[in-house]
Amino acid sequence: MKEKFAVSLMCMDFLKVGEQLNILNDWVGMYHVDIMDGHYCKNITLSPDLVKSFKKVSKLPLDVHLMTTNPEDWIDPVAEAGADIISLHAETINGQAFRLYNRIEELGLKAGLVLNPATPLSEAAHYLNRIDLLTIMTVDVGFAGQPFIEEMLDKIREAKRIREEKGYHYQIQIDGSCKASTFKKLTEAGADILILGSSGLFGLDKDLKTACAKMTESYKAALG
Ligand SMILES: O=C(CO)[C@@H](O)[C@H](O)[C@H](O)COP(=O)(O)O
Ligand SMILES: [Co+2]
Repeated sequence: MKEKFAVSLMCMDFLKVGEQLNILNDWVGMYHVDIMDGHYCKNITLSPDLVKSFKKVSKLPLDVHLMTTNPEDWIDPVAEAGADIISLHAETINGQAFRLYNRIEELGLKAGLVLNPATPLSEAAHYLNRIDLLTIMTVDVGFAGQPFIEEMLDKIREAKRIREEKGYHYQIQIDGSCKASTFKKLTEAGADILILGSSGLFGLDKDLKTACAKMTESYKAALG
């Protein structure tokens, strides 16, 4: 069950980072680290230095979601800081996709790809075979707490169909508004990993252990 969930660390309480990671280590399978540059999207969140700090307490893989105009500048710094998976936005890598995935492979890390809601899967058709993790955004990038974009369910189904048809190995992860009301449709459409943020986890209770228990119960109840 744990491996079905990742947690978006930009949504945590930054006055209690270590304490919260020690709790989350027991409840989820991966950490999702949003790095924004204030240019590719209109916010600034986590950083390579914070990846280094998370790494000291984390018992789980760290997936770094790079929302930066120049992802090529951040691959080596986040790798050095301790990233296990580097997830690049398709919209930022045209013209250098193969070079960047080669670099991630050279660094011995897993390769991730992220698609904005408005970006079709066909944009990445020529390198879907190379990736370990495909993240489908179900909100526009930049902020937590936005409404779920229903149209993305078809994209998830298509990602699953292509994986089966072509024999690809990526896991399908969902970023944005994963919560009790969307768990079932996302899972039925083909999602393997759900990223929990404010709506699916931290907002459920002010005590994080209780929030984790509530989230797990709501997932079980949703899936029947
Ligand atoms: O990349 C992003 C936003 O650009 C996400 O990882 C958010 O941190 C996540 O969407 C928050 O979760 P919700 O508040 O949507 O549930
Ligand atoms: Co993200």
